Amino acid sequence: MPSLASARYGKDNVRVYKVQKDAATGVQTVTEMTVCALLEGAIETSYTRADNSVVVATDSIKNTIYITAKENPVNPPELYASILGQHFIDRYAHITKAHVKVVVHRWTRMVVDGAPHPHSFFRDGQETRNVEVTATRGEGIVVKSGIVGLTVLKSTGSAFHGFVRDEFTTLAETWDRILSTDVDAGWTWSTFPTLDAVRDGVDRFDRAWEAARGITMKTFANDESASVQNTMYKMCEQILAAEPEIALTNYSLPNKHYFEIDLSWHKGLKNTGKDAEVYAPQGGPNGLIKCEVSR
Ligand SMILES: O=c1[nH]c(=O)c2[nH]c(=O)[nH]c2[nH]1
Repeated sequence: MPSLASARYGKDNVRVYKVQKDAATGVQTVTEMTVCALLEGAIETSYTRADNSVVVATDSIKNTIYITAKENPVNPPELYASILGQHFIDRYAHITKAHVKVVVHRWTRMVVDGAPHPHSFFRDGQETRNVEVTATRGEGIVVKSGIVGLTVLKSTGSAFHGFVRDEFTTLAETWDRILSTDVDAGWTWSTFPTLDAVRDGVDRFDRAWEAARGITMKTFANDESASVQNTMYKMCEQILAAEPEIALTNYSLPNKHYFEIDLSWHKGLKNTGKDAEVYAPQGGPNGLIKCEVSR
C-alpha cells in the first residue's frame, strides 16, 4: 500500500521588483528578486483524496509574495524571506513549515559624469545574493545566506602537485596554473527562535554578505593555492571568524580548466610550461569541489 512519504508545494520563479523613492532627494533605490515559496503541513489529503480544502492555491501564495513585498522591507533578503515564511505558518493552522528562497539580482547604480546617478542602474555580472529560509511552527527560523555565480580567475598563484599517482593518472603536476571558478558560497545562521530574533541586529546579514564576498575575493587572489580544497577551507575559516552567529559555512566550486596548447608543431612555437600564453578554456568536464565547515 503506497503512502505519501513527503510533500511540499507552492509558487516558484515569482519575479519581484521594488523601488524605494526618497522624496526629499529624488534618489531611487531598486531591488529585483526571484522568489520561491513552498508549504508543508497537513496537506496529505490533497494528494491522496483530491481534497482541495487544505490547499492554499499557489496563485494565492504568489499574491502573498507581492503583498509582503509591498508592506515590508525587501532588504535585507534574509528579513523579507523570514517575514514571508512566518506569515504562512501564522496564517494557516494546518501549515507547519514554509520554505522561502530569494535570489537577488544585481542592479548597481551607474556613475555618470563622476556622480552616482539617482535612478539608473546596470547589471554588473550574473552573481546573485541568495537566501533560503525555513520557518517551522515551534522550531524557529533557519536562515541560510549565500553568493552564487561570482566568476573569478587568477592567472598565476595556483599549484597542484603531490596527488595520487597510479595507473589511472595522466595529469602532470604543476607549480603554476590558471585557477578559475564560479563561486557558490553559503553560510548558515544559528537557528533564530522567533521572527523578532531575526529582526534584532538585522544589520548582521548585510555585514556577513560583505565580509563573505570580501573574504572570498581576497583569499582567492592572495592565497598561494595548493588546491581548490585548501583555498576554500581557508575561506570558510575566515567567514566563521567574522560572524559569531554563523554556525556553518560551505562552498561548492567548479574547477574550470584551462588547458595548455602545444604549438611546437608550427615553426617550433614555444607555448607550454613557462612559455605558455595561449590556452584553451574548457567547457566540461570540470572538477567540482565542495565542503562544509562548522565550528
Ligand atoms: O585543486 C584541485 N583539486 C583537485 O582535486 C584536482 N584534481 C585535478 O585533476 N585537478 C585538481 N585541482
